[in-house]
Order: sequence, then C-alpha cells, then structure tokens
Amino acid sequence: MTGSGHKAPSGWRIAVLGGGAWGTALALAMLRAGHFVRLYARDPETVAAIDRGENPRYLPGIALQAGIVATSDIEAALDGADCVLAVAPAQSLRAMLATAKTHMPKGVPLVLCAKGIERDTGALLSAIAREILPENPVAALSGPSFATDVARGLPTAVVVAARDEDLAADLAARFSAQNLRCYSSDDLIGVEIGGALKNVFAIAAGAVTGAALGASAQAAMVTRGFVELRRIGAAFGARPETLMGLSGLGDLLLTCSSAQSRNFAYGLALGQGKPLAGLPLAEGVPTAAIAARIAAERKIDAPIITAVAAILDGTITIRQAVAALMTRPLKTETDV
Ligand SMILES: NC(=O)C1=CN([C@@H]2O[C@H](COP(=O)(O)OP(=O)(O)OC[C@H]3O[C@@H](n4cnc5c(N)ncnc54)[C@H](O)[C@@H]3O)[C@@H](O)[C@H]2O)C=CC1
Ligand SMILES: O=C(CO)COP(=O)(O)O
Repeated sequence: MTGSGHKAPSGWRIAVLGGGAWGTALALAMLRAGHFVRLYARDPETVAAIDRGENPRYLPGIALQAGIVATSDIEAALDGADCVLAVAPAQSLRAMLATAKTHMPKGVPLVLCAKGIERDTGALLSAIAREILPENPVAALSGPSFATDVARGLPTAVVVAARDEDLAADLAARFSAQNLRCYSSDDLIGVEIGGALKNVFAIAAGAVTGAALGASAQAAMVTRGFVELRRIGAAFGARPETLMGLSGLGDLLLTCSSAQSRNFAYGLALGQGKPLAGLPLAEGVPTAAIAARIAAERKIDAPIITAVAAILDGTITIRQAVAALMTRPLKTETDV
C-alpha cells in the first residue's frame, strides 16, 4: 500500500520510551500529530523538568508544549498503549526492552527510533526487538531529523519501515503532521542499516574537518563512504534504493555536513586533538567497531569504516589513516 494522501485516524495512545533529546522531540511530534503521549524517562529529575515544560539536560532552550505525560514508571507509560516508540541509544536498547517486557501490551507495534548496531553481537536493533518481544510487530523510524529541528517544529521528512508494508504505511500516516512528512517502506533492514552506518561517516566527516584536510577530501570521503554503506547494506539484504533514500543518503547529507550532529562534533574534536570525554552521545563510536568487525568477517571491502574504528580505538592516527587510504591499489570507480 502506498500513501493515499488521506490522514489515518489519530488519537492513539503512544508510549515513548527514552527521555533524551530524540525521545522528547518525538513525544512533541506525536503530540502534534494528534496522539496522547506518555514519555518514560528513567531519571525522575528529567520527568520533573519535562513537567515544568523543558528538558534542559537533553534539549536545552526548547519550550515543551503542554500535553506530554512524563513518568519514570515504565509500567504506567506502557499501560494501554496502542504503539510504543523505543528511543534509548542502540547499546541500551536490549536493557530497556528487557525492563519493558513484562508490561508491554501484546501485539502493538514497537517502533525502533535509535540508530546503531549492537556492539557486542552485531545484531540489528530489529533482531534484538524480535528476540525480547516476539509478539510485537517491529518497525523503524529513521531519516534526516535533528531532535532540535523536530522539537522546534521545523519541516523534515523521515521514513517508517516495517516488513509488513500496510503496517509501515499506517504508522507513517499516523505519525505525519504538518511539518513531519513520513514516507513508508517495507525494507526494514535497509532503513536500519542506513541510519546506523551514516553515524560512522559523520564521525569521519567531522574528523576530516577537524584535521583541516579540506572540503574536497570531505566530499570524496563521504562519497566513498556511501559505497561502503551500500556494500554492507547489500550483504544484509538491504535494497539499494532504500540506501539512496532518507535513511542513508539523506541522513549522510545531514550529519556529514553539520556540527549540529553529535557524531560530526565527536569527529571534529577527534580531528582537532581535543578531549573526547564528556561529549554527548555519538552512536557511531560503537557502531564503527562492530561494522569493521562485520566487514572483516564477511570479507566486505570497507576501508573507511575500518580506519574510523582503528582511529577510535587508538591503533592509528588520522594522518596514518589518510596515508593508507590514499595508497590503496587503484581501481575503477564502479567497482562497487
Ligand atoms: N538526537 C537526535 O537528533 C536524534 C537521535 N536519534 C537516535 O536516537 C537514539 C537516542 O538518542 P538521543 O535521545 O538523542 O540520546 P540522548 O543521549 O539525548 O538520550 C538518551 C536517553 O536514553 C536514556 N537511556 C539510556 N539507557 C536507558 C535504559 N536502559 N533505559 C531507559 N532509558 C535509557 C537516557 O537516560 C537518556 O534519557 C540514538 O540512537 C540516536 O542515534 C535519531 C534521530 C535524531
Ligand atoms: O541522526 C541524527 C539526525 O538524523 C542525529 O545525528 P547525531 O546523533 O549525530 O546528532
């Protein structure tokens, strides 16, 4: 089913699990789309702050419109929910779903909103969700969408994916609002891979800028990085056209060109030799390590991902990585 232009009935009870930047922004977006929103934040201070109309730790300076019911009680958040959005960081998803498991309403869609691959296992987030909550259909929401932009109500487009294309289309229609245009896709894996891997290249793009390697290097790196993203995507069964879409090329364009991206900002600090401790969440750090391992195990040529992982674990310097990348054997560009 493709979008008919008709808005699906709204007024769902939506539980958003995760009181960080993206969870708070999505809670606002769901409110604007006409839903009743309960936001689970494990930290009571965040709950109290949201009740006062702000989330100063994760979304400073953004006034939250009234209507979000915040709670640090996950059972209360999930009670009677028609749909659940999981918005903890990728490496914390397993723990959060395990906490949610006993209270999860049976059969309601679980929408994964994090971007990453599990560091220890190489599992995509949909695989973790199916393992822990086998009775809930899984979807993923991804695409170019800074939390601050979405929270402010600025326009963007994202994609909602599920293996069941009717479910994806229904969710996309229900989540869409004036300034949030949700496309749908049945390529769940493609959407997950695009969102997860773009973070690795956003770190690389930040590092290129931080190390003053020039705008040409930046464009070349992102373009060749996208080739690696497509190779790994192909190995997982992602469709190429999905990776050319919002959760792939779209999110690469956004996060590889803006210091508003926390992954880009992390790379920038890395490139400038500044301290990394205490920087905000950069999902690309654990994902680089596991993506490099996956590439090595599956014999996928991914030199930029491998270099980013090696720089992050301190095995090589940025200069050494650049030298190694520039002296690789020459080949035809279309040798994807
Ligand atoms: N911030 C953004 O602009 C966007 C973020 N995302 C993705 O959303 C995911 C979350 O990112 P943010 O909300 O921005 O991160 P954040 O660092 O702002 O917040 C993370 C939140 O998750 C909570 N959390 C961590 N472990 C938890 C657990 N076990 N149980 C319950 N809560 C837990 C933390 O307390 C915190 O409230 C990431 O995968 C990120 O890539 C996706 C699109 C946009
Ligand atoms: O995924 C994002 C925007 O689409 C947010 O990127 P960062 O996590 O790098 O800030």
